[in-house]
Amino acid sequence: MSARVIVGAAIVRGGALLAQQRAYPPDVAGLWELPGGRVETGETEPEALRRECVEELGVEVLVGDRVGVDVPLRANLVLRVYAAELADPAAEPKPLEHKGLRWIRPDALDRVRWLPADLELLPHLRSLLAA
Ligand SMILES: Nc1nc2c([nH]c(=O)n2[C@H]2C[C@H](O)[C@@H](COP(=O)(O)OP(=O)(O)OP(=O)(O)O)O2)c(=O)[nH]1
Repeated sequence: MSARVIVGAAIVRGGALLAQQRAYPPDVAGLWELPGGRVETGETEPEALRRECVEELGVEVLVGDRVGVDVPLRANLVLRVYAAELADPAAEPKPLEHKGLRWIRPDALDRVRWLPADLELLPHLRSLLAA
């Protein structure tokens, strides 16, 4: 059976990456992740990312290429990240389901308290910001 996918959006604007801070559950509250979530039945991965970004951030995104490799989360579940940008660069994402948001510049990527799976993607996220 192929693994189920959590999609994450690496949204870049002006050389910075958008991250959001989890509010729950308690063991990961306060840690940072990329916008995204589960791919629902019948959705493509880009469709799932566009839906999640509207739900979580209140903005439309344009989904681009894959970033890095699949990161195993637990049995039959992987994190798969895609590059993205705001459809309207002037739009202001809002933390509708999270504690907070921040735009992270490359020199601060290492100082963020990321979820463990996201730490494995940092070299790829750094390359994306440098592109
Ligand atoms: N969206 C997102 N999820 C991530 C990242 N890194 C990471 O380990 N995850 C994990 C956290 C969760 O276990 C899972 C996301 O699934 P989800 O969005 O359906 O779950 P959730 O706990 O946020 O919400 P829910 O099940 O209550 O709807 O993937 C990331 O960068 N972005």
